[in-house]
Amino acid sequence: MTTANLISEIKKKQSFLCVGLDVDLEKVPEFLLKEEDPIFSFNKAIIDATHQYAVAYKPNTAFYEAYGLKGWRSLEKTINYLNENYPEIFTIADAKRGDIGNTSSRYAKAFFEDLGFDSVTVAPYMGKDSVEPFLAFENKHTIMLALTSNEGAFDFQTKLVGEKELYKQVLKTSKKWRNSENLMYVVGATKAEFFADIRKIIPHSFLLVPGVGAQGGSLKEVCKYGLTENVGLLVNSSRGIIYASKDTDFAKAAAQEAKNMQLDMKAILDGVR
Ligand SMILES: O=c1ccn([C@@H]2O[C@H](COP(=O)(O)O)[C@@H](O)[C@H]2O)c(=O)[nH]1
Repeated sequence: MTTANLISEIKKKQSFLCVGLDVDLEKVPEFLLKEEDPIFSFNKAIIDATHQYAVAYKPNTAFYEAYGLKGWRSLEKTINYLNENYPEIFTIADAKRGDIGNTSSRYAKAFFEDLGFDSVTVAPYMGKDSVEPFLAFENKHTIMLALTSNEGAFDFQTKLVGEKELYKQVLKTSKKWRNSENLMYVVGATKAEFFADIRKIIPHSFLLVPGVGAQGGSLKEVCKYGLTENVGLLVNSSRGIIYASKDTDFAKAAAQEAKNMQLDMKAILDGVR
C-alpha cells in the first residue's frame, strides 16, 4: 500500500486507529475454544466488527509464535482474510526483526512477499545494513523502533550518545539511508512529552504509537505535537479493544471501544481544521 492510499483512508474514515490483534487463548471467550482455529475465529469476528472504525491492524507475531505452527497458520489466515476482504486496510506485522543484511532480506521476504503484510516493525540496533533490506521493497513500509512505550526505554534510548540522545541519533541517521521514504517510526504514547522534539527531526514521517488504553497513554497528548498536515499517526490499542468483553458479546464490545476511539480522533481532527 502506498502512503497516499493510507492517508486517503485516514481522511475518509476520520480515524487513525490501529487495532492490535494480540490474541491470548487465556483471554478469549471460552466458547471460542471449541472452534477448529480459535485464534482466527476471534480475529475474524474482531476485524468484521471494528473495520469501519480502524485504518490498520497490527498482529504482534509473539502471540502467534507462542502457539507454534498452529499459531503461524492462524497469523497467515488472519493476514489473508484482511487482504482479501479489506484491501484498503494497512497491515502491520509487529515482529521487531533486524539482523545482518543477508538475514534481514529473508525476514523482509517472509513478511512482505510470503505473508503479504504492508509493513513490519524492526529494531535499529544493528544499523543501516540491517534495515536497508526491508526498505528496498516498493510500497512496503518499515517501522523502526525509536522511543518505545515501556519503562526500559530510559535504559538506553534516552541516554546521550555524544551530544544527542540515542533515539534522536536513530531518527537523524536513518533519514540518510537508501529508500528512507519507506520508514515509519514507533514512538510510545506514554512518552507524549517527547513528541515535539521528535517532530523537529522527522516532521512528516508516520509514527506508529502504541501505549494508549492498557498502558495508560493519552490520545490527546500524543496528538498535541504528533499530528502532521497528513495526520502522520497510527495510534494502536490492543488489549483495550479486543478484550473489552470476555463474553459472547466480545465483538460488539470491541466495536464500541473502537468507535469511541474513532469519535475521539474525529473530534481532534475537526479541532485542528
Ligand atoms: O514501544 C512499543 C512497541 C510495541 N508495543 C506493542 O504494541 C502493543 C500494545 O498493546 P496494548 O495491549 O495496547 O498495550 C503490543 O503488541 C506491544 O508489544 C508496545 O506496546 N510498545
